[in-house]
Amino acid sequence: MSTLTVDGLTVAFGGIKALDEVSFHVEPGEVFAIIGPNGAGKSTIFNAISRIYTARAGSIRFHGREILELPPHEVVRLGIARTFQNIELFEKATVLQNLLVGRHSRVRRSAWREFLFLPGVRRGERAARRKVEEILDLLDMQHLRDALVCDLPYGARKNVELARALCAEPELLLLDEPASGLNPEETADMSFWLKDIKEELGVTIVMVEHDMNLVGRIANRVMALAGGRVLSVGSVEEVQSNERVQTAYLGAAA
Ligand SMILES: Nc1ncnc2c1ncn2[C@@H]1O[C@H](COP(=O)(O)OP(=O)(O)OP(=O)(O)O)[C@@H](O)[C@H]1O
Repeated sequence: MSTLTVDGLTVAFGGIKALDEVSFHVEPGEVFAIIGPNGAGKSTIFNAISRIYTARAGSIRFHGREILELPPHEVVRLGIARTFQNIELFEKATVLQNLLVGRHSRVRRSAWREFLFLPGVRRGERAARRKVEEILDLLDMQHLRDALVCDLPYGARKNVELARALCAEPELLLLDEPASGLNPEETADMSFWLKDIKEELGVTIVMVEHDMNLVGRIANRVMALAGGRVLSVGSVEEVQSNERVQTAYLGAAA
């Protein structure tokens, strides 16, 4: 069964359709990239999956389960985590504190159990710490653990956001422009982290990305969108050589 199945997804703002009957599927363990000119509807797909935007029609199934019926926090608990185009972190908190928040977003909590600090709560705290340490090691971030996020350069903050999403132990990770604002060296590092996340943690990745270098390095399949519609789905080469895709990009550049 596919990890994610999007079928006939339509999202509209007033009379304007940001997504118009978009359908695609993402298979377990793949990196699926979504590309397209500005305003194509890429982030709207993520916002519909995260239940920030309401779909006018269609369905989004995660392992066959309809998620359009769920509130946003339930989507995270199912195992879907995301990063944002504009980094969203607690700026005045340390890296470690931000990662622990990411971890807690996944866990179902009971105020009474926590107040009484029952054994299950203690076990949960230990597991949270272990997971956070594992992610700090994986992304080579141990030296940043006590740094305040507001003191970090942009590239490091992007890594913290990625790490925070991973602390929720997602099965599916939605990355909104992981390479935007990064220099070529940082982009190369990002492609290595993403490969590790896929191969070592077995996380399935859907990423919106403009940097075709990064897409070419790590994506198994690519979907091109324009004007809220799917133009092409296939390998990087297939999509790049598709005439409709080329016309859409030329039109956007004109
Ligand atoms: N909250 C909103 N209210 C009104 N219109 C919106 C809203 N969010 C998105 N849109 C519109 O939906 C369309 C798709 O926007 P979206 O942000 O998904 O595009 P995108 O492909 O992610 O673009 P970019 O590459 O510039 O981030 C655009 O026309 C945008 O103006």
